[in-house]
Amino acid sequence: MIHVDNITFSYDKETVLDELSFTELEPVITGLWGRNGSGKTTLMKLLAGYEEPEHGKIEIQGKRPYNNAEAVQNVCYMQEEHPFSSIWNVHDALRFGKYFNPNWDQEMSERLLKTFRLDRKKKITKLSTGMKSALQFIIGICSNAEITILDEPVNGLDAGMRKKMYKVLRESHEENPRLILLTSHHIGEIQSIFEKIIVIKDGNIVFHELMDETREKGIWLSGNKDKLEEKISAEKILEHETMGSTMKVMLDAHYSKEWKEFAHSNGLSIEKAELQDYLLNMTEEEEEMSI
Ligand SMILES: Nc1ncnc2c1ncn2[C@@H]1O[C@H](COP(=O)(O)OP(=O)(O)OP(=O)(O)O)[C@@H](O)[C@H]1O
Repeated sequence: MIHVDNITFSYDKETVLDELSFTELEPVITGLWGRNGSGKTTLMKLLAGYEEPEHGKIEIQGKRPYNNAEAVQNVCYMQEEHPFSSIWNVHDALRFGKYFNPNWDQEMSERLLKTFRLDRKKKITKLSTGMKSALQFIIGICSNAEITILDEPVNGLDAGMRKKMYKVLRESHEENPRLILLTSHHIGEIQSIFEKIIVIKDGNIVFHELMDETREKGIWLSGNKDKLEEKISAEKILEHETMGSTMKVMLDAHYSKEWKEFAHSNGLSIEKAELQDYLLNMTEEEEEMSI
C-alpha cells in the first residue's frame, strides 16, 4: 500500500524529514504521533502528493503520488484546516467529497450530518472549529478511500463528539477495512482505536509497530536510590525523580513478568507508565533524559 524509502524534505534550508522510511501493507488504523513540529503534516502532504521529496521515493499502491492524479485517486487527505472555498456551505463540501471519491458513501454522509448535528445550509466560514473538524471527518470517512489520511480529526471537538467519532471510525473500518492514517494529540483516549502506531521525532521514525506492543512499554520502578541505580545501570532511563533516599525511574522496558519478578525480589515497586508519558519521554531531547 505505502512504501516510503529514505525520503528527505526541507522547507527553504530547514530539513524537516531526514532519510525517513517505512512501509505499511495492511489496511489498519494507524496513529501518527509526534511532538509539535516533528514533521507529521509534512509527511502526510508528501503521501498525498502535495509535495515532492528532495531525495528518496514514495509509492502509493506502486505509484509515485506527486502530481499524479491516477496514484492519488484512492487517497483522501483531509488537512487540519482544510482549505474549502469561502463561499461554500456544508452541502457544497459534501458534493466536493462525492465528486473526488469514487467509493463515496452517500447514505453514511447523510447519517453523520445528523450524528454531528451539522446544518447542510450553514456556510463553512461560519462553522466553529469543532464543527469544521466534524465536516472534514465526515468527508474523510465517507470517502471510503483505500488510503485515508486525517490530520487532527478531533481538533476542537468536545468529549462527547470525540467519543462518537471514535465509534464511527471503528465501525466504518470494521465494515470496510482500509488504511486510515491519523494524527491526534489526544493519544490517551484515541489509542484504543489504533492497531498500529508510527512515532516520529525530528523528521524521523522512532518506531512503527503494533499498538499492542506499544501499550506494554514503559515502566516506573521506585525504591532505594543506591539499590535502584546499581540494578538498572544498563537500562535506558526515560525519566527520573529523587526524593531523599528514594528514587523513581521510568525505563524503556516492557511491563513484563520478568520485570515484576525483578522488582519483587529487589524490594522495589513497579507500575505501568501512562502511554502519553512514555511517548513524551521517547521523543524528549537526549540531554534532558540522563540522570
Ligand atoms: N510551509 C512551511 N514553510 C516553512 N516551514 C514549514 C512549513 N510547514 C511546516 N514547516 C516547518 O516544518 C516543521 C514540521 O512541521 P509540520 O507541520 O510537518 O509538523 P507537525 O508534526 O505536523 O506539527 P504539529 O503537531 O504542530 O501540527 C516545523 O518546524 C515547521 O515550522
